[in-house]
Amino acid sequence: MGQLVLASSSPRRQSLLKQVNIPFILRKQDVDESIITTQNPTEAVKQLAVLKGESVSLHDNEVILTADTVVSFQGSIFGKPQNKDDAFDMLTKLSGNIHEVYTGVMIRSENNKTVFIEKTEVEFWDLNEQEIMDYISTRDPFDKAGSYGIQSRGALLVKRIIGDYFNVVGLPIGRLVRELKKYSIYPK
Ligand SMILES: Cc1cn([C@H]2C[C@H](O)[C@@H](COP(=O)(O)OP(=O)(O)OP(=O)(O)O)O2)c(=O)[nH]c1=O
Repeated sequence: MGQLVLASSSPRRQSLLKQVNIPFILRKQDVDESIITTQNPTEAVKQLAVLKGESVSLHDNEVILTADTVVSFQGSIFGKPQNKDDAFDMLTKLSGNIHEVYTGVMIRSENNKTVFIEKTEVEFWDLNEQEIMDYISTRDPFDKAGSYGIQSRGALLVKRIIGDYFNVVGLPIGRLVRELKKYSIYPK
């Protein structure tokens, strides 16, 4: 059985693997995400997952896992907000509308490579200025694509979703575990 290496600093990705009892170790990865210029969300998350995956060293018997999540709304990609104004702008645009969350995943071993994406549609309630300001003041938006966390206080913004909830949180865990079986990695 291979050793799974999660090359991610996202606490959500770590806790999703723990939730389903997949053993893993962590390795640091720090790519400059701004070098991706495509506005196509499928391409962007694939390229970023691959960039992250190829930036870490791979030792014997290891399987590297990396991922990238973005929000896509009317042809624009929303990553993490730079500041309060940026978060306010994103949340105002998402208010009352449907957007898509894309996560790209890369799995890599010495002899094999898998890249896939998963898409989830999310509809937001109509939000007034005060609600958006109150949410920003919790600081929940700042380390998250699209400026919200569906798994935390951002749950209050969400009216409906179509697709995998866990994909929005940062890893489409059901599909991922199916893919990991091809690398002889299984839940304990
Ligand atoms: C939309 C949404 C995103 N997110 C998070 C998931 C990702 O951690 C983050 C998007 O940033 P990413 O660049 O995908 O990931 P990261 O920088 O946190 O971690 P790393 O690159 O080291 O793997 O947004 C939520 O936690 N909840 C949500 O509802």
